Amino acid sequence: MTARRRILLLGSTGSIGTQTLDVIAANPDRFEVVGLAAGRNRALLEQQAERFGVRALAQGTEEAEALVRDVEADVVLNGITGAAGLRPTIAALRTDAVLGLANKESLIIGGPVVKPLMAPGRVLPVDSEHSAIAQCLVSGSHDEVRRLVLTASGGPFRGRSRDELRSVTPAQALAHPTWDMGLMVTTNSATLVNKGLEVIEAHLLFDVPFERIDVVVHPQSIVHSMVEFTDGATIAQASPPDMRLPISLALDAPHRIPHVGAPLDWTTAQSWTFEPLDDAAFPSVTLAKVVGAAGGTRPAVFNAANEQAVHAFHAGRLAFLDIVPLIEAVLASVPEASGTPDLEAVLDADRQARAAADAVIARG
Ligand SMILES: NC(=O)C1=CN([C@@H]2O[C@H](COP(=O)(O)OP(=O)(O)OC[C@H]3O[C@@H](n4cnc5c(N)ncnc54)[C@H](OP(=O)(O)O)[C@@H]3O)[C@@H](O)[C@H]2O)C=CC1
Ligand SMILES: CC(=O)[C@@H](O)[C@H](O)COP(=O)(O)O
Ligand SMILES: [Mn+2]
Repeated sequence: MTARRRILLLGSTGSIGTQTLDVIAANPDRFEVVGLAAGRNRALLEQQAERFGVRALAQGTEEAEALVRDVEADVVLNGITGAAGLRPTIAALRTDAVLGLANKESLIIGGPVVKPLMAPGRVLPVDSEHSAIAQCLVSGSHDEVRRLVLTASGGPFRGRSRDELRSVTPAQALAHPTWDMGLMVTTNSATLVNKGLEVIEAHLLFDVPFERIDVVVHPQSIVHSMVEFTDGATIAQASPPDMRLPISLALDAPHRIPHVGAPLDWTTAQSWTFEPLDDAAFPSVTLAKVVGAAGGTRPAVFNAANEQAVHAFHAGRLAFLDIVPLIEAVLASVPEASGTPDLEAVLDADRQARAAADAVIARG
């Protein structure tokens, strides 16, 4: 019998965290939990610790970072939301563990610092699109890739014009058509900022230039992304929308865990549709490509401004349509640091961007 994989789970109380524990609970012969970290939800964290027999617990960024340093694991799965995941991601990359990366923000904002720490095969994407691309890439070599095509559900406001987006509410923004996720990523799906972040994530994970990364709207969220190869073949990964599949691949690569997700049902008629992104109504993907190509601390500024904007939107202090203009205003007001940024420069840009965003929001 092979040893069980030791899993250290960050963000255990969230959407990714609880689904990761579902996969682990269903496969006790494959996995053991050696550490858990969360944010504010101490009660659920303790309940999870009791259920999985875990003694090593952490709350907040600093404790999560120390947990990663101190507890030996085979896989660190980072399911923290937002920029708070950056230090734990860096700590994980400095260990011998594989990093299962749901916390896309840490790679996106920390690019210049995180990328050099990423040994080949040591970062396994959990984000559904990037997991799909990684699965499709098994088919050919890097030189044979012509383009990556990320699918987007289009969010709850797909098909609406800018005018029709003027009065949308936080409750409407949280009604995602296909996925049940945490507040930040769900809101980012509604603005399409999530897809913009994912384009940068794809560029950093797969070393494909931005002009060869496309986004197509696919409302059913069954095709999770595609790779077009130089011979004209397009390989797509398809499965019902269920994060337990990409989570399981990050936990147990290169193995596929039987029955982790339901297969597609071919006994009833179904349609998979694809349509171009409406750039006029949802300009965030184009903006993210410019930000990603600029590099440096620009992605950190973009992300921090967005996080502040999303919180303000949910607090009733910012309109939905003002989220992306706010990000643009903050990008214009926070200067770029000179040279290749180190961790301090990234964190400083994050702080400056939050302050600038808060000032714009306060002015109303
Ligand atoms: N949910 C999904 O299906 C998908 C999520 N992702 C990505 O995965 C990540 C997590 O998303 P999701 O699970 O939806 O988010 P949730 O909001 O549901 O969960 C976030 C988790 O992070 C914890 N957390 C927040 N701040 C800290 C901190 N400073 N230190 C330690 N833990 C912290 C929260 O703890 P607490 O609740 O205790 O405060 C919670 O456990 C995001 O980057 C998201 O973009 C990507 C694809 C799909
Ligand atoms: C499940 C997942 O990976 C999310 O990041 C998802 O991509 C959100 O859906 P859309 O951003 O496509 O609406
Ligand atoms: Mn995604």
